[in-house]
Amino acid sequence: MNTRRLQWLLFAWFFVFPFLPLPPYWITIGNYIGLYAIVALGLVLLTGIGGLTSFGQAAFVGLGAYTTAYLSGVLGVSPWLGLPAGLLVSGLSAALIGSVTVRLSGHFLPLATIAWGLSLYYLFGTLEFLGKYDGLSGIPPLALFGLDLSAPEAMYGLIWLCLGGCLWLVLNLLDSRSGRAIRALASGRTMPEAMGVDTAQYKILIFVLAALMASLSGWLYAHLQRSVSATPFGLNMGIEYLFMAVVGGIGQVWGAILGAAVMTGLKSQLQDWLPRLFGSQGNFELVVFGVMIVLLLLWARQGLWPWLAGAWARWQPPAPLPLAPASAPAGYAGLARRSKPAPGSLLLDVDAARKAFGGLLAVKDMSFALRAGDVVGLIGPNGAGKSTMFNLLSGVLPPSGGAIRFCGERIDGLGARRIMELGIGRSFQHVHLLAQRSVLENVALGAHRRGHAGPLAAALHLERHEEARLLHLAAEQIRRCGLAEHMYTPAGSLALGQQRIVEIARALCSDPLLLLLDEPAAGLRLQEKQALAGLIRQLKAEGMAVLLVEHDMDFVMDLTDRLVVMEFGSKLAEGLPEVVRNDAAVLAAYLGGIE
Ligand SMILES: Nc1ncnc2c1ncn2[C@@H]1O[C@H](COP(=O)(O)OP(=O)(O)OP(=O)(O)O)[C@@H](O)[C@H]1O
Repeated sequence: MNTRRLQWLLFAWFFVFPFLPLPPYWITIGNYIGLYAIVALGLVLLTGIGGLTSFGQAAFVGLGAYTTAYLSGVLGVSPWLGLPAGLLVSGLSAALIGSVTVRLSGHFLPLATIAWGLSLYYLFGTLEFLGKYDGLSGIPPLALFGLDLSAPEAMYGLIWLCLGGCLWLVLNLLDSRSGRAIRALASGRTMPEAMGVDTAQYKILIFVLAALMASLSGWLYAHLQRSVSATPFGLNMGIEYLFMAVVGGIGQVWGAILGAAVMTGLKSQLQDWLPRLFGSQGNFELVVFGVMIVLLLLWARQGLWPWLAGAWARWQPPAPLPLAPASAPAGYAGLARRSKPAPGSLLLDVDAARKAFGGLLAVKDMSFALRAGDVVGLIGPNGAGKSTMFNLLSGVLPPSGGAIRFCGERIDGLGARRIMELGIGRSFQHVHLLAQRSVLENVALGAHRRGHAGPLAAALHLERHEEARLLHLAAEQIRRCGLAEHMYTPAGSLALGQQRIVEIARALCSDPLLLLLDEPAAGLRLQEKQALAGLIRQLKAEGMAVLLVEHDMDFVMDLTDRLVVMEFGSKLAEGLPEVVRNDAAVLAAYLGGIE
């Protein structure tokens, strides 16, 4: 059976639970597992997949809980209105906090989440109308079409339905154009921006989505407990939510349930047993959790879900997700393509470009040009400034001076996304791929700007036609680059040379006019180099221009129309490969030392 179907089948079993002759305590535990799993799921998306660590999620649970508690408990409004109101309050707060917080990177981001988590906690405990630290009570139970949902069994059904809905939305979202962009966030800014992904926008999106899920959990919690106070929304709980996501498997959607179940079950058992063992009351379970997390981080950093999934995969290997359509889907021909420039027309004009890093001039008044169909090699010794030149052309770095024009338009100072949109595709010297994802998904990321469906359409599975077209396009580029047999292989398990080819296929998905290849032949075997040279010749014949940095001189001399040689940031020579090869200055500075 398909792994995804099996997962849903197992999930459906949770709905049988309340009908079994179990003690009511089990239903209570089941309710809390469901509530926590909803928050942990948001953290899987935000922290595990998007790479943004948050300790402050409990505060958004509090926003959802307090909003509905105040509206329904104090103002007497319908509890069902408390849900959209809570989502609105949490969503707006998350958009506001997120727009400031997600700009931070490294350890500053988790520190900031601790800061606003604490602030909101103290706010709940200080505000008079929220009952200060005593909180609010008298929250009415939920009722649906006259059906009273106050019984724990009824709330269980609602909580797990909500969890199922969130899982469905998140899984759909992740299997889409937006999902690929979200997965790319964890690799830093450079690669996703070069693929046309607006990283700031997607970071705020997952921040808001995680807050909305936390808020939903808060709404359910308030109507289950019928009273709220600040304590369950403090930093302690924020850390526990993160533990749950880590224990389940931080990047694993289904791991959220596993983590919440293990932590909740363990906590209730430890709270029972440890005081008996030590003969006194206290929060001993937190000490055990602390030790457990350290051991987990030492020995099973990926959490429990991958371990379970691995065991299952040994029994039945999972079918790859997503799959490329077998034939061109309807409307595929309509995927926008650029109009091609006339052969030989001027594409790229670099005029006295420079880049200074403090006192170091890494690129010093470099000038050269590329025409449609040109294959030009940018060569030079280590540290000559070639990668910096690439970064200026692709918008990763802003130039300190000079002018760069592409198709007649000034592009110096434009961001990587805009430059990519104009038709410059690139690969990286140090491969930037999503190692755990299939080659198909990695390559499809390059087609990000050729799709338009937003995250809502993706979460609701309404963009399947566009998605099929993007995947078909990616599959075509993979076949074109000779990697068809690796279409569904995780990119990280390919040889380094093949990973470089995956990057080229990804760049081709954006339908570029100019391709910047940074050391594409490094790590390739002879046959693979010949295949790559064949591909570049084919691209040239199609009118694409290629600028490549490469240290393999046989490869470069065979393939290029012209060479530009850099040394200490400046242009040392430019001309036909056979002329440059014999240039005395080039021989002295570079080629003399190359085998
Ligand atoms: N972000 C940066 N900050 C400071 N200095 C930098 C930065 N990036 C590059 N440099 C410096 O600029 C110079 C040119 O580096 P660059 O990586 O462009 O050379 P390269 O020709 O690509 O070398 P290689 O062939 O080894 O990749 C080097 O002295 C390098 O240390």
